[in-house]
Amino acid sequence: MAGVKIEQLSKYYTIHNEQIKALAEIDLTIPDGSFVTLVGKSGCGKTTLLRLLCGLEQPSRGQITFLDQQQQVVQGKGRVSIVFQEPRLMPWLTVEQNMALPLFKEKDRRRVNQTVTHFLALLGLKKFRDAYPAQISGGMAQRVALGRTLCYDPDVILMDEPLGALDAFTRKNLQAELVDIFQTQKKTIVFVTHDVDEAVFLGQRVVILEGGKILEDVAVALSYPRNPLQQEFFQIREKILTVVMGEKPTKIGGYSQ
Ligand SMILES: Nc1ncnc2c1ncn2[C@@H]1O[C@H](COP(=O)(O)OP(=O)(O)OP(=O)(O)O)[C@@H](O)[C@H]1O
Repeated sequence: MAGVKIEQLSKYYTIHNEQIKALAEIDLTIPDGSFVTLVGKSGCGKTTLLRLLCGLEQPSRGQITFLDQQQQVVQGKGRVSIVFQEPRLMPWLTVEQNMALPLFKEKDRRRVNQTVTHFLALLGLKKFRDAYPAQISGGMAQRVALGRTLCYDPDVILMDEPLGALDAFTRKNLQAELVDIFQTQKKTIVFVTHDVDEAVFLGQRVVILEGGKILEDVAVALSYPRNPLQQEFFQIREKILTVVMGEKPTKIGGYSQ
């Protein structure tokens, strides 16, 4: 298990001699076993932050430290895994083989089989064990991608709009499954979404980014599973929308936000 401490993190890109500040001096602590969602307008730096967290990019400035449960620094990089918007499965491998990919170095094949079987059951994929990616639906494929990540058993799971390409019903089901997985697996999750409802449904905190900076860090003190029709849910959602849209607070449900 691990949490993440981000200090004064900046990432600059240069395009045609013009410097773009994708992230500017971000400070953020994500405790071990917590679920943080990141929202913000397109281009605000959400994906850049995930790419830095999983080491696909190097910071221009600042640092990222992984901390264990005792708040001690984890040497090197923590075990981090990322789930993208599209499942990125190997088309020539079955569902089972795709999920087992991160365990290719494991010599004990019985253990591999047990682990994969466990997550196939957890994600409702047992019947599709021997299917190829072309033979399953988009929602199932995204479950396989999540299963592959869970087989790797990372400390920190990063998710970059993993449900963005799915229809509304599949998306709702997978949101509920994610909450279950978070509660049972106790992973640290950082989840990027454009959907404020999804952010409030899932996250214990919703971090709002704008122009590479943190605009606000909103606590979602609601127990799981959450009901989007509940007044408190609605209030938090409206507060976030107000911050993202840069509008003055509106009167909602009879009282000001
Ligand atoms: N490899 C790159 N080279 C140059 N500029 C980049 C690169 N990656 C990102 N950027 C720039 O950094 C800024 C932040 O991009 P990023 O992809 O992190 O935004 P985002 O919030 O994830 O956007 P979206 O919601 O549209 O996916 C943007 O201005 C983008 O153009």
